[in-house]
Amino acid sequence: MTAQMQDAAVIDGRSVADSVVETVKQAAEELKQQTGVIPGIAVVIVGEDPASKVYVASKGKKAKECGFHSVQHTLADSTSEADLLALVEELNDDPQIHGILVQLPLPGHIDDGRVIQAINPQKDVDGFHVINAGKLTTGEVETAFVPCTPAGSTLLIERVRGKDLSGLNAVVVGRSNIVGKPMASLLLAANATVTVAHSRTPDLPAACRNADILVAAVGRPEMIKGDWVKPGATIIDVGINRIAAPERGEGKTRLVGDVAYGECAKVAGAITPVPGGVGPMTIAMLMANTLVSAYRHAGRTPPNF
Ligand SMILES: Nc1nc(=O)c2c([nH]1)NC[C@@H]1CN(c3ccc(C(=O)N[C@@H](CCC(=O)O)C(=O)O)cc3)C=[N+]21
Repeated sequence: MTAQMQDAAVIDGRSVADSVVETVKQAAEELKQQTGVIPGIAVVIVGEDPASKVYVASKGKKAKECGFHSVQHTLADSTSEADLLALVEELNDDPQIHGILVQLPLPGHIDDGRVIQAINPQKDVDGFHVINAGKLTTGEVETAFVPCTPAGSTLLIERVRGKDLSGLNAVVVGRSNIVGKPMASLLLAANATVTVAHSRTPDLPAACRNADILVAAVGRPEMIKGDWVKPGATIIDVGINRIAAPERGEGKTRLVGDVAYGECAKVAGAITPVPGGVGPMTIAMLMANTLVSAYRHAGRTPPNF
């Protein structure tokens, strides 16, 4: 008789996110009691992309839950870059606002980079400003903001593997400034041996098979297959792709990750689901970064996450 392989443990991002939000909520209350400072976040959305509107609404809801001051600026698709930059300046100068998030992507006539670099790095809770990106790669994280998705993914990896990843191979598939590159920096800081693979990597399946920790952030539905996975690996699926689901009825859709979940779960040791994995952690870490910003502003030491 052959031993039946056990399916991977499911990493419950919603529950870890809830515990982060609980810490944020309590720390926000404490800060308010001690200093009168209420953490404030501004979310800016340009245009009418329906998926973006859903994310922005859930950020606003979570901020309220944390007891934050939360404002949303919804600008028309036709807004000029100059007008958006003027709004960013206004938010940079607003003492009630500790975190600014400009939802990406922006309409084609606006340069994302210019807008991001206009945000005061001390309010850049997305961690996308070059100052924050530079501090992360040089290990100066005490005064930086780490991008929310990689920061949240790191907390999930810690739950499974602990904080010290010495001796483990980590493979990050995807090299974006928002996820792949900062994720690689965080894994390196945790002593993993890190490979960043991408669309030009010659034998991507072989590269993935080396991974004790596999982070998929490519934005291609179910691209990572079961036979790319090292037995026992920890899989973090950053992808959130909406695909057609005719089996649910005409015109229906469902969310899938960058990982072919069913087949990979048969091989992996632990895996994040989509939805309910990295997505909720991203929002929780946005709250954590905003809290940290408010603590720094008040000259207090923020809690650790
Ligand atoms: N400046 C900027 N910062 C961002 O952080 C940012 C952005 N722009 N643009 C868009 C992406 C996307 N994003 C998500 C966050 C949470 C979920 C999330 O919570 N997803 C749920 C499911 C949501 C659903 O059902 O659609 C889950 O995975 O369980 C998804 C996507 C943040 N983004």
